[in-house]
Amino acid sequence: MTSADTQDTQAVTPPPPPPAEITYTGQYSINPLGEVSFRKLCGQLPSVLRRIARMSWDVDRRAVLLLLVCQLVTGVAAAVLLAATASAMRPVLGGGSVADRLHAALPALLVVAGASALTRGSAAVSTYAERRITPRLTTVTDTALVEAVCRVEAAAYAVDGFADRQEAAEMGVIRTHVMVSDAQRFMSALVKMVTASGVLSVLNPLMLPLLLLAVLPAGVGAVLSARVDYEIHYANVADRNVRGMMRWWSTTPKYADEVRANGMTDYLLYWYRSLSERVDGRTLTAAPRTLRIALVSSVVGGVFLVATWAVLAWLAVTGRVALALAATAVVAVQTTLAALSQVIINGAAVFHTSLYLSDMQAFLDDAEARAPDRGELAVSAPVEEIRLDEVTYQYPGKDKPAVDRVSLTLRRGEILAVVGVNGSGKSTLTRLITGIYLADKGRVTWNGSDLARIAEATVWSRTGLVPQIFAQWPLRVRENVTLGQPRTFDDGEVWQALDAVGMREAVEELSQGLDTLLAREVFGGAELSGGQWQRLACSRALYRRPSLLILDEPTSQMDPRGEHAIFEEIKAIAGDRITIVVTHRLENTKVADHIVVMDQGRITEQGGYDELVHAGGIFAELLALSQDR
Ligand SMILES: Nc1ncnc2c1ncn2[C@@H]1O[C@H](COP(=O)(O)OP(=O)(O)OP(=O)(O)O)[C@@H](O)[C@H]1O
Repeated sequence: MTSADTQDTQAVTPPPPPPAEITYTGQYSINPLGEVSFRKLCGQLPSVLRRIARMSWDVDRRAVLLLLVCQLVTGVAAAVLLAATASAMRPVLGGGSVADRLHAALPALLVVAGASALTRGSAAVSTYAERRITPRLTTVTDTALVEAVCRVEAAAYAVDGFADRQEAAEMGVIRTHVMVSDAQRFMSALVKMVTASGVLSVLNPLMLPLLLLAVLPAGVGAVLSARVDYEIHYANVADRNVRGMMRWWSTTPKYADEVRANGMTDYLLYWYRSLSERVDGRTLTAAPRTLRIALVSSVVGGVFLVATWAVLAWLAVTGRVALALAATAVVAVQTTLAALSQVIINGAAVFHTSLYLSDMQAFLDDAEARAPDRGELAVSAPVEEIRLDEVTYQYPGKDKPAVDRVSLTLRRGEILAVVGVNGSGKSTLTRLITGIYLADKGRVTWNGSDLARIAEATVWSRTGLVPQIFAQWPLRVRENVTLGQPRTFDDGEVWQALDAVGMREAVEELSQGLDTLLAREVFGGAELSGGQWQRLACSRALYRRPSLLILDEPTSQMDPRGEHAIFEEIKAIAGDRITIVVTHRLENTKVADHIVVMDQGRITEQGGYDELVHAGGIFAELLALSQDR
């Protein structure tokens, strides 16, 4: 190819498409902060603090009590400090020699030193107590989030915005790292501020309102900035969610071959960069807004602060306040000012946290509402019959059902094969039979009991499923077979399950046999081939000895030996259970007692293999196509 050819090719090649822009619709397009007033936001602080206290209380009561004692000590020490400063100032600024004046002030100065030491000591103990609470609080919230997601009805995953709200809730977990220390700093600054301002108003009632005016603009500014930050965060949630997923897909060794051999690296990096720039772009739009807020609040606050100092100077110069009191007032103003700033900074941080906590709580509540609530019935063993009566299921957002008025009876000892073109509803049907999804209309019964009324755990303890896309668990071989639910104390049954899929030799060759960690990314971990992973997925379904065994394309990656072994095993153990095989390899349906053919969610043909081969329907057509090479 000449360079001209290359240029030609480049000239006609379209540029890569940028990442899709995701826009929310419906209830999730509304920023919960959009309509909230500043006063209402400040009014939320007490309830947020109560919530943080409650969460901390559940984690470590003694540490919370310790924190409370420290707040009390901080308050008392601040009051003592100021009172002692005032009584030290009188002799220091009075008459006599320096030595005499210092001598007279010594007792008060010792109290000042003691109160300062107490303040420092209580700050150190507060930090200790906070560090006892925070890690456990983070673990508890993080685990609660993971558990909530694991426990929802699987159908929730298909609900629009579910994953994005989960992403938003993750931010709540991240904020738990700083939540207690922010709240603790806020409380201790508040206590200091109240005591110092109390002392100040005793010295001169005019000082306090002026001081408040000096700091209030900074408070308003901090809360408004937090609000802008959240607005940006809210606008970026969907993009950050997609970027997080894409990051994993681009960097996981699982897809490294596909990415490299198809020359996708540049595109993926371009994509990742574009999305990051879009997120940054939104974040940058906040910068001028927060700058304006900071400038205005600083200017207004500064003017009031100058006025405060001017009033103090005027009071001292005109003799309205004694010099010693004026000097104490300087210390009190400084203390109050520092405490007020801390109250505002940490108050804004607590408020900021509250936004993410609300997202987290809303998600946890939503997830709880989406957890199965099916009743207390248990499935009786053995499972003799599973029946589907006019079962219909439609995914959220889809305009037609994936499974449409399907009726079917499955009996113990039978093997059912389900075939049909892509998207005809086969996998959805298996989800309905196992109760992973509940039917929108019609009903699925196990031994006569409606799945909608049976406790799901009792159903799933009798189920073994090899899904089309199965997990390659980064666990040891043994756990990959038992899934952490060993049946016996020895490995006999594990080996039996591995033998059934012809995996004994491959496992024995691994450096640590059943103890080998199947995660190449981890030091000492091993990797299996695609077909070996699929054999392992089959072995774990067999290990469970389920009443209902479902194999969805179980041999798609296997060599003929593996495939033969699996189908021999299926036939051998079929007598004790109901077996369902979903497959596109129509030859494999010969093992089945009954075959159903699905098309657009409906069963369009059914019968035995020989019957369907000659029926002139979809089955015969698909079989003919599979043999036409
Ligand atoms: N999680 C989901 N959310 C929304 N729609 C889904 C979901 N899973 C499947 N569908 C839709 O439901 C229909 C049936 O899908 P299903 O996976 O049951 O088909 P299938 O017969 O198993 O297909 P295949 O042979 O390709 O595995 C399809 O239109 C598909 O797009």
